[in-house]
Amino acid sequence: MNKFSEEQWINSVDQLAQNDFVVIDDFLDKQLFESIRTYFLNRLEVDGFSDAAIGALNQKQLEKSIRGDKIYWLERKNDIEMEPFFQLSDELIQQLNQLCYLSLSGCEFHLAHYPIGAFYKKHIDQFKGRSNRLISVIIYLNVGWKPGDGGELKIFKENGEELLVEPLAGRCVMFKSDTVPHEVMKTQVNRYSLTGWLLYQPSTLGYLLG
Ligand SMILES: O=C(O)CCC(=O)C(=O)O
Ligand SMILES: [Fe+2]
Repeated sequence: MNKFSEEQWINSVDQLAQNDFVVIDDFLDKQLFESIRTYFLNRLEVDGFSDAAIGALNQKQLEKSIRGDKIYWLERKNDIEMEPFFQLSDELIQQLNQLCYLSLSGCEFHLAHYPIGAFYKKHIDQFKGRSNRLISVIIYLNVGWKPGDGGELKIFKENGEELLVEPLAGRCVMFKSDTVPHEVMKTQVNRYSLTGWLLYQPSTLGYLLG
C-alpha cells in the first residue's frame, strides 16, 4: 500500500521515539495526495466545515481567540473516497505497534481548513480526562506554499528550542500527543491539512470531542 521501505519506516519511527516528533516529506505518493486534496476541496465546497472546539465533552467551548480552524470529521464507512488513506493509517499503526511496542488500536482524523488569519495557540493534544490520543499525525495539502504564507507549525522542543515546520504539500508531521507543545502560526493564505490521532482505543466520538 505505502511506497515506504521497511528501512524508511524504521528510520521515521526511530526519530519519533527519540525526539518525540518526526517530519516526513513526500509521505503520500502523488496519486494518493491528489485524491485526498480533491476530496478535501469537494467537501469544503459542498458543506463548508464547522468551527473547531477546545477540550472534550463538558469542557467543549468555542474560542476563536485560541483556534480559528474549521474542521470536518472523517468516518471510514461514509467517506469511502478516503479508504486508501485509512489503509495507510492501518499500516502506520501496525508499524508503530511493531517497532515501538505500542498498543494502538484505532484512529480518528479530520480535515482542517484554516481560513486567512486563522491560527491555533500553543497547546498539547491530550485533553484533561481523556488520554487515549497517543500520536498526533498531520499531513499538509498546501500546493505552492511559500515563505510569507504563514501557517507554520511551531514545535516547542524539550531543550527549549523552537522548530518552525512549513506546511508543505505531502509533508507529514507526527509527534507524541501528550508531551509536545505546539502552535499553528497565523496563516496569510487558506491552509489545508488532514489531522488525526492514533489511539489506545478506537473512538467513534471524535466529532463530539473537538
Ligand atoms: O495543523 C497543524 O499544523 C497542527 C494542528 C493542531 O495542532 C491540532 O489540530 O491540534
Ligand atoms: Fe494540536
